[in-house]
Amino acid sequence: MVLRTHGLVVGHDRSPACGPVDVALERGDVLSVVGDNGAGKSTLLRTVLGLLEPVGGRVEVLGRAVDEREAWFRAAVASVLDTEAFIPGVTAREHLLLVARGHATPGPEGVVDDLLDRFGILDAGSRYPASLSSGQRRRLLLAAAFARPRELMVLDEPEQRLDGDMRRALATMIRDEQARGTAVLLATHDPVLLREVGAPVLVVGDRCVVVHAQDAADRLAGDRG
Ligand SMILES: Nc1ncnc2c1ncn2[C@@H]1O[C@H](COP(=O)(O)OP(=O)(O)OP(=O)(O)O)[C@@H](O)[C@H]1O
Repeated sequence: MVLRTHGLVVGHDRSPACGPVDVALERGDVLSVVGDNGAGKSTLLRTVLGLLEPVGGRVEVLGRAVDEREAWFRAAVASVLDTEAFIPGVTAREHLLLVARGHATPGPEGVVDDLLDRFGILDAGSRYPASLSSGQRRRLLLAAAFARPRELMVLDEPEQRLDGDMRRALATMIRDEQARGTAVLLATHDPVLLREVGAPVLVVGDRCVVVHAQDAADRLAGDRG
């Protein structure tokens, strides 16, 4: 089992935002997470990543208690949250190479060039992140998560600032992750991403329930329209 939560209640300052949630992801399982603004999606993902203490219950990754300071956890878990952290004075390509080499990714040069291409930022490779558009920086941040080994991928609203084509390409990449055996936890507001990923959807709110991707996508599309 890659990710398991047991009666997990998440929140801030011991005040619950959502839960209890019981999640069980095996290799190749994807679970999308939706909910209104403030429902607790990011709080849930941050708790799974060990960045927040659970208010109740517990989280296990690969059968062990989560500790984001430990090497095994860092080696197994790739995440993209809403924070950007780029090393100053390092180009986009160098940033990806540092990530790949830091995680001992085999053939780092080829992996990085392929990722720059797949994320449509080949031309941006020689530029500094600060000089890129916000969407290009988002693509770079996502590419970094794919530049390293991973057994669990945690993505918090990865669609932010991406155009339609890139969102669809990202859905394909998530399905490819599934095929290669990565477990993926994906919080999103995007009905297209939900539909194209096609995974079960955990709706967080007063009560947490799992629904079909199509139903969740229809509901999100309805909210927008
Ligand atoms: N740093 C924080 N300190 C205290 N409370 C917080 C903090 N961050 C978020 N919250 C609260 O926790 C609850 C859940 O917030 P969270 O960010 O997890 O929601 P979300 O579902 O990700 O929302 P959104 O769709 O807007 O991104 C909200 O009531 C929010 O106000």
